[in-house]
Amino acid sequence: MPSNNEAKNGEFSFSSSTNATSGGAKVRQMGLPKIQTQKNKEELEGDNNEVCHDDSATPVKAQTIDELHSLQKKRSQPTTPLTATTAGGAAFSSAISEEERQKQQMQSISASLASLTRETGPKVVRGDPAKKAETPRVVQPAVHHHFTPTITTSDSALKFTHILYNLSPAELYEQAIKYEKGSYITSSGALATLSGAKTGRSPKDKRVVKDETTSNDLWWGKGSPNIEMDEQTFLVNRERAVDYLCSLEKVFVNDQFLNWDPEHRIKVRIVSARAYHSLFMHNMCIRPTTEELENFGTPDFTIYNAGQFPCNRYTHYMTSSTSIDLNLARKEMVILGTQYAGEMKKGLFGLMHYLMPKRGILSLHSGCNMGKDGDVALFFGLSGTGKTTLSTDHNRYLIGDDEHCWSDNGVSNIEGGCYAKCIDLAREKEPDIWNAIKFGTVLENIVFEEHTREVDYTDKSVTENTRAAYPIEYIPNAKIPCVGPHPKNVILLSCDAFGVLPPVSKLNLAQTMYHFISGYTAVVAGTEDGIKEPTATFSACFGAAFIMLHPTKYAAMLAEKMQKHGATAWLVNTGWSGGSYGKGNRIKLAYTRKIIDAIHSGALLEANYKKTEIFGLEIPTEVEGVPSEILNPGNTWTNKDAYDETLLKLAGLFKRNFDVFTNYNIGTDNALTQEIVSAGPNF
Ligand SMILES: Nc1ncnc2c1ncn2[C@@H]1O[C@H](COP(=O)(O)OP(=O)(O)O)[C@@H](O)[C@H]1O
Ligand SMILES: C=C(OP(=O)(O)O)C(=O)O
Ligand SMILES: [Ca+2]
Ligand SMILES: [Mn+2]
Repeated sequence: MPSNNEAKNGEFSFSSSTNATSGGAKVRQMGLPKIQTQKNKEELEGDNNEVCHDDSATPVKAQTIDELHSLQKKRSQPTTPLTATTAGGAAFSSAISEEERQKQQMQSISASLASLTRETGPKVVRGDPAKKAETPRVVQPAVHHHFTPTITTSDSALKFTHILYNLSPAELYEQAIKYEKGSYITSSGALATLSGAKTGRSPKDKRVVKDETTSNDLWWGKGSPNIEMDEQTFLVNRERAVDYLCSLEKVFVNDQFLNWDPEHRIKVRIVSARAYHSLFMHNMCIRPTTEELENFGTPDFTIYNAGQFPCNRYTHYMTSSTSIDLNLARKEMVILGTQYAGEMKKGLFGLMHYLMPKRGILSLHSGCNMGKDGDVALFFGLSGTGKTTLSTDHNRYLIGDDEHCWSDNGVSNIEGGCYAKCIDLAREKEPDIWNAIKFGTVLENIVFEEHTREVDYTDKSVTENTRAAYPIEYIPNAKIPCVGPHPKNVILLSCDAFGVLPPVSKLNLAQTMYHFISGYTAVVAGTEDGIKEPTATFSACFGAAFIMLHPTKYAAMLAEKMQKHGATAWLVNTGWSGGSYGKGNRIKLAYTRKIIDAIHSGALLEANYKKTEIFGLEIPTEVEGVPSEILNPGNTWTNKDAYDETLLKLAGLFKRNFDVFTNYNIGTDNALTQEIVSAGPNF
């Protein structure tokens, strides 16, 4: 059907449009229709499908291109009034101007970046150095030492360091894409990044400053994750990191919080060189509101992430070019020689494992969710055992996937985001995680199709440890604020690649402590050819890499809290069934979810139980939605002798591992210690 215009003037013709760039007069000569710039009233009302006009909108309010571009961005407004009528907040006794507040903020950052051997912090200036149009307002560095220098003694003091302070995800995307090789936008909108040579944590490169306080407080020696360094060496590495960061044109600074429990909130500052690191921490820590940021004041703890720069192996205590150094007295952490972002997240977790128990609060390497009726479950487990996957449950509120506190008030998440494994991620199996991988999410070390930017989650070319870091509110049923009442169920996850632990068993308190202290999991080391044998890992408190005190301290607190609040514990094997790795298969995620459902609903408390040999575990005879024959692992092996042999082998590994703990008392009660030791395998 012809348009009204065509019907009315009948002048439309393809052949006459040959000289499209000609002026109006010539066009008219050639018989083209007059361009109508104004429609009459009837046309406006009766007509919805005419040929398009390019001048239907009012013209832009700009005389030049620059002016037009200047209209694009609106300046962010501070939330607190600039005038003297209201106090700015707790940090300041009287009201200050916005300008003064920003100056104080930059001075605080300059002080954070101060060299300890030279007189002052660097000259800092807020904003992107690429934006030359904006005249920088340089903040004079804060003076730390008792003398005021009259001459500049180093070249580094002559240059500016631009501070990119708490940028938004969109700004960080732009920074990453412009300046960081390996940054791409994937088809779902997530930011693909590469973490460099290190694609996982480096626990052997962790160092903790041993001083008068920490030598008594912390767990040192065999089995401990805390490898000592002295104060002087820490300062050497700190200087190396600070000098590296200040040598750059710009650094990213994030001021954020840890712990959703307002009484025990910790203020952290993260100084880093990469937009990737800044966005990762933006997602993983708790994001302050504009008002909270204005009143942030001095951080309780600072991370210096100079991960692109190595440590110096001639430095005392250094055994590689990577060093992750914690100084509890200075409230600082230094990262050299690794860009793996998980190092920052788990470094802060270590800090919380020190600070919280001092306040009588138990820090937990666990996921946590809550049912509609307010029943809370904890999911303990080592990496890859299912904390993130199983705490992300469409029928429950997510409190957090990895790090929590259990205080007298209940549970609280330490973080503001989740860090999910992506290998073999499938939309059907894990829809909530799949959908969280969108704009704002950091996708580490994944592989994507060059043209479509579709991620291939099965591809392990870079690493098997591919990851997504997203803010917790990307999960639709996240519980915000991320706090909940005392846990009803405590689930210990173990991925048993030997295939001999039952899919689920109910634990008494002594068994709970035994398995909590053991912290067993067994996975297959890699995917390289030839590796068929699973290796057992025992990691005290299901997170030995992060604990700061002796494991029995945490275990005693867990026992006390579980008893006081009547929580029930369960051991859930998310690993193999029907044989070890290579022979059997991994237990279907759908079955594990059914088991977890039965724990949450209380149905499993009502089930009939049988006791297993050797480990003495209580296993249910039936779980709704799970084939009964798999509940007793012995049934699933075709070769019974092989099963018995493997079971004994694992029991032996448990026994050997527990030996080091038998000399410690758990709590004040030796009776409990004895009970715990005998709650292990008997053979
Ligand atoms: N039966 C199962 N239970 C839990 N996870 C499973 C199961 N089978 C396979 N998986 C996979 O194992 C991985 C568990 O990883 P994740 O939940 O990130 O562990 P964590 O958070 O404890 O490090 C996920 O990739 C998940 O899809
Ligand atoms: C971030 C980590 O934790 P998890 O694997 O437990 O999610 C890690 O171990 O590097
Ligand atoms: Ca028309
Ligand atoms: Mn996890």
